[in-house]
Amino acid sequence: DPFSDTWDFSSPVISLWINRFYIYLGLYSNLMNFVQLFILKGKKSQEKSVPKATGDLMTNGCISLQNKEVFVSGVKIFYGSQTGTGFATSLAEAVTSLDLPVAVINLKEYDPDDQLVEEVTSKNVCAFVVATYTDGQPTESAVWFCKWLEEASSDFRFGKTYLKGMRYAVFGLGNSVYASHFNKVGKNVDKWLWMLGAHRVVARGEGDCDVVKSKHGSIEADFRVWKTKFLARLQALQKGEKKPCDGNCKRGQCESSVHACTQVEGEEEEPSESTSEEESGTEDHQNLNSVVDVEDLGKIMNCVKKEKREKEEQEEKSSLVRNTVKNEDSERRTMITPALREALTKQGYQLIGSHSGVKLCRWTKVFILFKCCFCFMQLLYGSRPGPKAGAKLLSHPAIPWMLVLYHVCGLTLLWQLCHQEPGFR
Ligand SMILES: Cc1cc2nc3c(=O)[nH]c(=O)nc-3n(C[C@H](O)[C@H](O)[C@H](O)COP(=O)(O)O)c2cc1C
Repeated sequence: DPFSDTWDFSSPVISLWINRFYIYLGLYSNLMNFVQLFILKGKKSQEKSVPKATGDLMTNGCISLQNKEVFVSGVKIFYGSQTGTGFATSLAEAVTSLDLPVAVINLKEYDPDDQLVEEVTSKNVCAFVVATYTDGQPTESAVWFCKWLEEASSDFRFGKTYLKGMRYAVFGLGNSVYASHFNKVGKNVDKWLWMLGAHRVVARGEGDCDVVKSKHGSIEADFRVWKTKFLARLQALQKGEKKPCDGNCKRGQCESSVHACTQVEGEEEEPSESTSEEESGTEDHQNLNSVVDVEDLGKIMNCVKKEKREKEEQEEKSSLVRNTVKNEDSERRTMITPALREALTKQGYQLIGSHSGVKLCRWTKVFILFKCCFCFMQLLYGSRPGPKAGAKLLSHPAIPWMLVLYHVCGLTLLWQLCHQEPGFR
């Protein structure tokens, strides 16, 4: 029989049966790989979706409210402080009294590169409580956040609408004794967020440690006043009110704050508190992309020009100090800024020149892993096992060890992917 040589089914079947233990072992290990993978992925996505899930239930924690539109799903309080979380915690307690979920986040543990853009759609309100230190620098914990924000705000790739939809408020901690750098970090964070298109829901608060000059007598009093305004605004936002101003205010009063690129709490007239917060009504400069009242164009342009002038002045100063001889290379606009370079390298990208980065996609890695598994199985069991080859190969004493080694390698790779590969999270 010409087929008996090549298609003797009994022999491979018997050898498979004899070596069934290894087959079970292989299948079991692969099954475990899958189970581990899905458990880990499930855990991660659950962690990420917690704020969203609570967001659906929030207002008073009742499921029946799910159909009701939620205007504020929660408040995130970010702090960059050296001496503690006092103000942030106090704000959190006050927000909790409004039945809103609140998260207090140390800026040290926050990566704006990955996470900030989530706030565009999250319906959260983000409050920033940031201190200023020597020469107008942020605390060590907020250095990366500020650096990232500064670069992003002037990076053409992010654009003026990168954070459009995000709602924020800033309270700066400082001391007016340091006149030239008073509350500089708060001012900058406020400005950079605004430049990226985020909506300021309430005017920036300036806490002043100098009891003589402090507007309300102490930094604590400054904070209390700002907190009250913030909470009032939050309540209005919760109700879905976009513009607390009833429309009877003088035209121009509202607008002045609406379009302000930086606005400090005390700058508005007392009765126009509503107007100060009007910008939450949300027509900031980002609306340049939509419909802009021609009357407002002048103000917007002034603001943009002011920003540009300030930046140019800053750049001029720093370049004078650094070097008088201009380096041609530094003048060239690099696509990968230092902050971006750091972030991309952290994420495992291989950078090419000053313009690109490449990374093996996680699915390719998983595919390679399973392809290896498939090839190995083919090698072991044969895709069309001949009468003797399969049995001979399978009965080799090294086979069980190879199998164990293979699965250990597979599991190690999987573990690496899940724990060390940032993109896999
Ligand atoms: C060494 C030092 C330098 C400071 N430099 C500034 C400054 O340049 N501008 C400013 O507004 N405040 C400055 N401050 C005041 C702090 O911002 C202020 O004390 C603030 O409350 C600190 O907040 P924290 O204790 O939460 O970190 C400085 C304080 C210290 C101790």
